[in-house]
Amino acid sequence: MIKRTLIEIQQMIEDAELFGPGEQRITGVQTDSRNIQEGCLFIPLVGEHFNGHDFVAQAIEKGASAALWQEDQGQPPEGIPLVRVQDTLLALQQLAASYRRQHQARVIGVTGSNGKTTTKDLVAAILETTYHVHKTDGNYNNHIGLPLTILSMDEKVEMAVLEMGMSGRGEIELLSELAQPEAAIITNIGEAHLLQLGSREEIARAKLEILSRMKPDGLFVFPGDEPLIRSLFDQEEHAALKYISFGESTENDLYPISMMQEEASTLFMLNTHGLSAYRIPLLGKHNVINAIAAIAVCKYMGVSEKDVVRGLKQAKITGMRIEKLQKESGLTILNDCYNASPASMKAAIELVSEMPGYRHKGVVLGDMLELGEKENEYHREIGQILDPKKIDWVYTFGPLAEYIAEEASNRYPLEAVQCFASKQHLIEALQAKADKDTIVLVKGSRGMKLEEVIDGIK
Ligand SMILES: CC(=O)N[C@H]1[C@@H](OP(=O)(O)OP(=O)(O)OC[C@H]2O[C@@H](n3ccc(=O)[nH]c3=O)[C@H](O)[C@@H]2O)O[C@H](CO)[C@@H](O)[C@@H]1O[C@H](C)C(=O)N[C@@H](C)C(=O)N[C@H](CCC(=O)N[C@@H](CCC[C@@H](N)C(=O)O)C(=O)O)C(=O)O
Ligand SMILES: Nc1ncnc2c1ncn2[C@@H]1O[C@H](COP(=O)(O)OP(=O)(O)OP(=O)(O)O)[C@@H](O)[C@H]1O
Ligand SMILES: C[C@@H](N)C(=O)N[C@H](C)C(=O)O
Repeated sequence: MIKRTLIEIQQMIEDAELFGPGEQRITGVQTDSRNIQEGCLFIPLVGEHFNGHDFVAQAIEKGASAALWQEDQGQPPEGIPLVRVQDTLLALQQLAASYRRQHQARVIGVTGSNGKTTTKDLVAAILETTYHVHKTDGNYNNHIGLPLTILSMDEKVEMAVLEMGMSGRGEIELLSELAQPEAAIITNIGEAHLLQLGSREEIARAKLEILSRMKPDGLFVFPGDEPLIRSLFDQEEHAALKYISFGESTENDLYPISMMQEEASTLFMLNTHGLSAYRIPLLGKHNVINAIAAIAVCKYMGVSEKDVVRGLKQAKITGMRIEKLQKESGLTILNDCYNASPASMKAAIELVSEMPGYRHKGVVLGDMLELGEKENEYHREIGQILDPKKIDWVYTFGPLAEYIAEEASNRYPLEAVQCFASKQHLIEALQAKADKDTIVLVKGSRGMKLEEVIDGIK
């Protein structure tokens, strides 16, 4: 993490004024007074529910060495080493941008509608076989999370894998400006955040912003089966870039030539890497495609074939992404409830539909949020792909998911499709189905918090 004196911090932020001993040493930054590390710089942010400035004194009492203070926030507490700034969020971002430029790490940016976190974890796992790696913690991928991730990077880090999220135009450009990636991955163009972007084309344009502040002769790894990327990617503007396409079709530079689903992992081979067989501790064809993007970047970064195989095999993936759980009742749960949009919902349903070894299969599907005016249609489309020959019963949670149920009811027996508005009732219904021969997929948008249902099942 960042280690500087207070005067150095002041010099890294535009129009900042120092009040206190310039030689005061700072180790790391923190924006939450409830989680202070000794010697850190507390950065108070004005948020939706709290104003961080109300907690500056508390942060110092808990061990912070100094704090930033936003100039429009009245008088700061007396006797506290401070750097006064125009805007603390902007200051956080400027500090991160400056620290990144002073740092020798090579940066890989990962964006896309689905698979950012998973792909980030896979890239990091491969690179860790060879380099000192720093990566985004969980899903810290926005205008606050990414700068915090950069500032938590140790001086010795050689490779930084940074997840870049967005729900509006210009957001990825900002993150790319801060991160200045040498390599960039766009995982896919789905429908996530259609509400704010309005169309998949606009989503693609937003993701392509990652190229705007890249190293000019860096590497761009993109989904070759997505026509929007090929049509919107201006090769003249990025003439020095190297790029690799990946995906399922043989039109890509990299594609799988074989895939085998195992109990809790997937084995696959690639078209260009000889006889190497890769194993990922993940299920689903979509995760093989994510892994192929990760392989492309890591080979570019000089990781040997042997270490690519080893890194993938030992990857540790952030939870709630097709995470397989066993309950004491014997029930198997595919916990895919971190988030959901049509592309990820379809991928998960395809996976559980084809999963061997279970006599009974069910799905618990929650609302998919932020999809805009066609949200009902997108939920109906999910109901239309549910096949009673492959999935025995369908439970839904939330008002939008009722459209899934409505469509499924056209092909399912009456009692096989149920809508729930209460998590407790849903837990009870699932408990009644729980046995060792049953697997159930649980998936919904982050706002549905379906992990509360999973946690309620014995
Ligand atoms: C600012 C912040 O970090 N807030 C977090 C806080 O929220 P809460 O409502 O409790 O507080 P406020 O924001 O009002 O508080 C302001 C500050 O005051 C601090 N504070 C508060 C109380 C106190 O006693 N002491 C204090 O010091 C407080 O810490 C604030 O700094 O807590 C919530 C619960 O833990 C957090 O969820 C909330 O975090 C916000 C949402 C955030 O943006 N966090 C980032 C670090 C982050 O990266 N979060 C990711 C999710 C990112 C995400 O949604 N990505 C999108 C794509 C990008 C969309 C973009 N447009 C956007 O808006 O994000 C995606 O689809 O992936 C994560 O947590 O996973
Ligand atoms: N390439 C893909 N295509 C479709 N769905 C995918 C793909 N990769 C992952 N998913 C699914 O998308 C969901 C989110 O995965 P992950 O968290 O890795 O993506 P993310 O882009 O970080 O998501 P978010 O934007 O919500 O943070 C999971 O259900 C996962 O199974
Ligand atoms: C966390 C936010 N960026 C997000 O992914 N929203 C989803 C759609 C949700 O709120 O569930």
